[in-house]
Amino acid sequence: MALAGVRVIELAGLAPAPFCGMILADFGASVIRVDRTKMAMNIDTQARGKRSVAINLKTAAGVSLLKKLCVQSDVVLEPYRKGVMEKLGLGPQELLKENPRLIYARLTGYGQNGPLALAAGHDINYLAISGLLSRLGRSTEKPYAPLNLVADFAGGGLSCALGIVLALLERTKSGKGQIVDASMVEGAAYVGSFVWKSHRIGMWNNPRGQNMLDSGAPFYDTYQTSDGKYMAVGAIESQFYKELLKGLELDSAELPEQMSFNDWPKLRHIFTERFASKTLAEWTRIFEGTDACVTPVLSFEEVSSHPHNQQRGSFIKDQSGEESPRPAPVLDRTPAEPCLKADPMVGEHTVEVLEEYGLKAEQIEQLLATGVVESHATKTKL
Ligand SMILES: CCCCCCCCCCCC[C@H](C)C(=O)SCCNC(=O)CCNC(=O)[C@H](O)C(C)(C)COP(=O)(O)OP(=O)(O)OC[C@H]1O[C@@H](n2cnc3c(N)ncnc32)[C@H](O)[C@@H]1OP(=O)(O)O
Repeated sequence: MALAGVRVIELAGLAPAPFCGMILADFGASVIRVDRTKMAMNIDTQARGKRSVAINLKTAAGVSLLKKLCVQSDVVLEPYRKGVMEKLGLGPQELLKENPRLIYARLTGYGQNGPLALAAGHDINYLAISGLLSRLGRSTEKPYAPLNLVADFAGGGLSCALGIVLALLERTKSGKGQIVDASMVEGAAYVGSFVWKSHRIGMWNNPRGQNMLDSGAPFYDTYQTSDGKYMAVGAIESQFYKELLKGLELDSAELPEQMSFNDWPKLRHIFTERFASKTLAEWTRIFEGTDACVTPVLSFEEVSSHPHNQQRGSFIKDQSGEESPRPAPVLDRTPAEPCLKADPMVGEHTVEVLEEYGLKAEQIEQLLATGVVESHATKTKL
């Protein structure tokens, strides 16, 4: 796999950093998640392919152990509020001094400087400060955050993974590591570059929810079917729009022009009535094989059995039967090979990892006995 041989220490976080670590693990990196000790439960749902060590960082021995793991690795991924790692004596200056090849990735909401750097926050706050939230939502409704996908995952976990991979690539030339300052505000804003840079072609001249791609246009929206399901319509270009009208059995001569903004409410009303006259299965059959850009809105339960997804194997099942998306994109020679085993329990690999990082059996026993680390072998899971 592309990242085989890359050693990553991921400090356990909430959602974006675990996703970043999972991407690295899916593509072959050895990812070790550092958990807290005495955890009642593990809420990391993005743990595929990782191993877990449990270390108490409120002890000097725990901190020096983590330091040992970090400086022997290629990447450290930390999701804490600015200053937390420095307080522990594990800031980038300290670690890079000991391992100048280290890539030190810091995934935060607001980045490492600026007046908000110390503030708590979540996806919706980062999205708000990026400007993007102001553009999301239907006309006359308040701004709407599309799950926590944009800041946490696209602008956060995924961008941070890109930063790490870029730093790894650069290291092959310079031999040097570097700090990756991944701010979810900036990551989200960057993902929104199209919105910024297409202002000048007039794509966003109208208020929220009244533009072509923000549910303003009747030819780029969802419509309810007679059985209460939904079809997605994305017929932007005139040749595809013609196909849409054909499928709906509408005569363009009797309709307003596609791009007549003032007529969009009227057109939407006509499309709404049409879509409400047939079931999802009927519309799917009508539009299948056409270029109308009309597709059924599938539920999570339906996606893996859709013939297209099925043929490409776009969704995978792990050994416990849990279904999830296959890692993307697909690399031709060195594709990701996602682990199908159950997610690691907190501390499941403590002993194995410490041995791998060169600790002797007596040292490990001492750390276990003093509660600096915890080990929960797989058999205790049963
Ligand atoms: C039934 C409901 C259950 C609920 C389950 C929840 C399910 C998950 C839901 C996911 C929701 C995702 C949401 C929408 C998100 O947006 S997640 C994104 C959150 N933001 C970030 O990640 C940005 C960067 N991080 C931060 O800003 C902050 O970490 C935070 C998220 C605001 C949390 O702040 P806070 O809890 O005060 O923690 P921090 O200041 O980071 O300090 C962490 C402290 O923990 C300590 N720590 C760490 N590891 C260990 C360890 N192994 N052992 C002992 N201690 C440990 C650190 O030393 C630090 O301690 P201290 O410096 O505070 O004394």
